[in-house]
This record gives sequence, C-alpha cells and structure tokens, in this order.
Amino acid sequence: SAAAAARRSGGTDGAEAWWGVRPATARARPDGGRRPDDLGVPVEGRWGLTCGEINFSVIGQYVDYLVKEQGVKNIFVNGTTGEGLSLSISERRQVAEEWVTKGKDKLDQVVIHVGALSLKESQELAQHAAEIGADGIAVIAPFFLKPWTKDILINFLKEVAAAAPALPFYYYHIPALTGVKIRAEELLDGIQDKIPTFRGLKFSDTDLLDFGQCVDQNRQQQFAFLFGVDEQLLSALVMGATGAVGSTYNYLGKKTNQMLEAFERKDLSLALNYQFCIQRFINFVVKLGFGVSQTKAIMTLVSGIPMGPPRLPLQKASREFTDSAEAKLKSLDFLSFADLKDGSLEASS
Ligand SMILES: CC(=O)N[C@@H]([C@@H](O)[C@H](O)[C@H](O)CO)[C@@H](O)CC(=O)C(=O)O
Repeated sequence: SAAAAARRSGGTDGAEAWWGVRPATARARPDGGRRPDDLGVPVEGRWGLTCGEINFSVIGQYVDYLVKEQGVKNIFVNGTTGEGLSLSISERRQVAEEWVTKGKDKLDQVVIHVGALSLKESQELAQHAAEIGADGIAVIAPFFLKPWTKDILINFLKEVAAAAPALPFYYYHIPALTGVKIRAEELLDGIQDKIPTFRGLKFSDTDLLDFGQCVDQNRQQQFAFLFGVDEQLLSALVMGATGAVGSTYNYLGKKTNQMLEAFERKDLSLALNYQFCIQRFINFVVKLGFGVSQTKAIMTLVSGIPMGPPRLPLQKASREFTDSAEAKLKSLDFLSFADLKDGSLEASS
C-alpha cells in the first residue's frame, strides 16, 4: 500500500535529480513518481468472509522492482492506491514499518499517509511514522464530518503535525474523494505560521489554476509541489511541479522518467510525445472503468509480483479488463512479451 516517486540521476549539471518529495535543502528538480498498491492476498477472514489480508512478504521484492525496473526511489505509503483508508490502524502501522524496513538503504524517502477520520488515530499514526524513521507524513482532509473552512482544516492538520514535530508534513489535496473543496491555494496562505513542519502539497486534482497559484504565491518557500494527476503531469511541470505521486508510476515509472528527462532538457516536443502516449493508455483504461482495483491488476501484470485483489468495498478487476489493458500496453510498446513475468496472468485472474 504505497505510492512512490522516482529519483533519477543526471540533470543538466550532472547533479542528482529528484522526483517526488524533496528535502527542503534539495534543489527543485523533477524526476518520476509512482505508487505501489496494497499487495493483498485473499484469505479466509475471522468472520468467514474473504477480507483481503495484506501479503507483507512481497513488499521487499516490490521495493527492488520499483528501484531497478521503474527508477522509482521515493514511496508514498497508505494513500489512495494503497487503500490506506480501508486498512485498520494496526495494518497501517505494519505496512508503514515494512516499507521503511525493506526500503532502508534502497529508497530515498518513504512518506506515510496518516490521514484518518479520527484525529486521535491520525496522531497515533503520525507518532508511529516518526518512531519508525519515516521521512515524512501526509494527511488528507477528514471526509465524513468535514471541515467547512480553511481555518478548521488547518486546525485539524496542525494537531496531527504536532504529533510528529520532527517530520516534514505534507497536505494531501484530493477533493474528488474527500469532498472537501477548500482550495489548496487558500490553505497554503500562511500555513507555515500555523504548521511549522509544513513542507509541501500533494495535489491530486485537475484544477491547474489552483495548482499554479499554489506555486506562484509560494515562490519564496522551499515547498514541494507534488502533482497527482498522471495524465496531466506535463502541464503541471510547466506550472512548477517539483515532483509527482501517482498510481501509474508503478508500471509507467520508467516512461514517465523519460518524459521528465525530456522536459528538463527543454525538449518539449519529445516530452509531449511521452505525455500523449501515457494519455493514450490512461484514456483507454478510463473508458473501460479504471480505479484502484484495475491499477492493481495492471501492476501484477507488468511487475509479475502478485498484488492480490483489493479489499471490499472495491471489487477485483475483471479478466476482460486485464486482457484489454495488456493488449493496449503492448500496442503502445509499454510492455513486451519479454516483460511479462511467469505467473503474472494467473496472479491477476
Ligand atoms: C484518484 C486517484 O487515484 N488518483 C491517483 C492518480 O495517480 C490516478 O490514478 C491517475 O492520474 C490516473 O487517472 C493518485 O493521485 C492517487 C494517489 O496519489 C494515491 O494513491 O495516494
């Protein structure tokens, strides 16, 4: 259950380039992002139902896959793709620990999403993230009893951040899923006065006016602006995104890194070609019905590592979906027969 961002080496000046969450001291440089899924396997649950337990044993293997095959070295754990909000607090702690442990000396940064409906649970997870040595925490807006004003939302976030006072704090803006429509630009105005550990924004929305204004109005700060709509990443880079966190980077991390390299070299026409290719795939799967379940199926297909089905209320992707997605990946040259690992089809069926 994670999301990630990639790091690649070699920028115009040969310095290491970052993609995704960057430390306040690092220079802003785009690189690549991606996010793993919840690595679940169906087992008989305590109540006699199939509830989708987490298969912790493949997380180490997945870290290696992300680093070596996709060029992704920054991970966002327990977010949307990782079904973080469908896990128990104990599971979220275990998943976070496993990523931090298995990522040691391999990953650059592991940021844990600790958002929850209960402030106390959020604080517990934030404190736990600090104890296990995570590199940062991120929080979404509570989405059942909602904060209706910027100040109330800030107060909530502030209380969570205070539980991990040494960790960089990121606000995870995803209004389509939380239903909390407070503009990120408004939220960022003066945020560091209230939350001294605030370091950046994970922006999963298509409102590029809001995103652009977040960047424009905070040019004096060293904030990370992490974009989360993979099909529009190039536009966000033009607006000043410093990184990206997204589900497709789990299997299109390498392609996205190529787009980022082209963008850094100012080869916009090549960068656009990459973005259009990525869009063709996303557009295709969106028409079939695309979400976290389908992402898991594609991740299994491409990596060969069994991600398992999602947990209820999500439903496993259909075989028809996986077959169509596979054909499309091949036709776009995103996947060759050689890339398909043994057993990947069985694992996704
Ligand atoms: C709503 C949603 O799942 N958005 C994805 C995107 O990566 C999205 O899957 C992609 O842009 C395709 O539409 C990410 O922003 C989610 C994310 O960062 C996460 O897993 O926490």
